[in-house]
Amino acid sequence: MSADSDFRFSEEFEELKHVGREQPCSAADLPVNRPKNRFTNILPYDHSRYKLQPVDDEEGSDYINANYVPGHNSPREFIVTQGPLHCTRDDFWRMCWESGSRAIVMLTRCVEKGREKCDRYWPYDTRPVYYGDIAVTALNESRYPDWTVTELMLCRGAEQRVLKHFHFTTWPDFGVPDPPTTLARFVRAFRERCPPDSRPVVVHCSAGVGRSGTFITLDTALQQLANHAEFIDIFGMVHAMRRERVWMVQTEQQYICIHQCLVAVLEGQDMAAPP
Ligand SMILES: CCc1ccc(NS(=O)(=O)O)cc1
Repeated sequence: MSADSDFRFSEEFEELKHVGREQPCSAADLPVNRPKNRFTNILPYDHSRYKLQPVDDEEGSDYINANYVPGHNSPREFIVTQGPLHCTRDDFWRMCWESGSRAIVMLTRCVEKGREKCDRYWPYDTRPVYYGDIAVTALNESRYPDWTVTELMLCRGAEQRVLKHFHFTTWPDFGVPDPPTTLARFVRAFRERCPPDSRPVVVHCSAGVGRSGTFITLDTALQQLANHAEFIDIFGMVHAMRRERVWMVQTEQQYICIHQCLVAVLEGQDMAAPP
């Protein structure tokens, strides 16, 4: 695939260019919802969008820029969304609560190269913070060189839930982790703490397409590998994801990175001590 300056990778990635693009995004385009979109060109398809429980007859109250996306374990394993805006972070927490999500995977920093990529939507310390009617409290935090895991307690009325926050902190926007095996190690660390079950996982970066799609594809592929699949169809996975959300795995380098991670895992490089 990588021969002749990645010719086959380029050819295969190009075939994905138009997948899903004919599908409508009418809810996202409503005037009341336009301010809820971080990017005007990254809008959720109507057919797979996550719908919040409507609030009274408030127009647009069911809207958030998020889509269900398939994984290895179910057709709606992930809810993929943009990095919350300040004006949508209450909606974000409502989505996490109403969907019964048990984890959030965050693949961007809040600020990168001086630009805001995501609101700081969770508490800075252990004091509870209200987002709408949901109180979020950080119970404990584990920091590693390339990611941080935080246990969060969510309270809504008399009900309490614990949700894990996995924050990958060294993935440059539009780029790939360096070395790629860092991503494979993060996926392994995530799955060790979050084995598959019926509840969805919320995944976001800044736009919720490039880094999020790359993470999900690798997670899916590594589970197939662990189940001794004879053939791993990365093209097919990205094709299926792009039917649900636009530009999932945004760049050719991210597409190649997925393959590099798989080769590294097959060669046992992801288990070696980090450099
Ligand atoms: C131009 C909109 C846009 C911004 C950022 C990204 N990268 S990301 O999806 O990995 O956050 C993808 C698209």
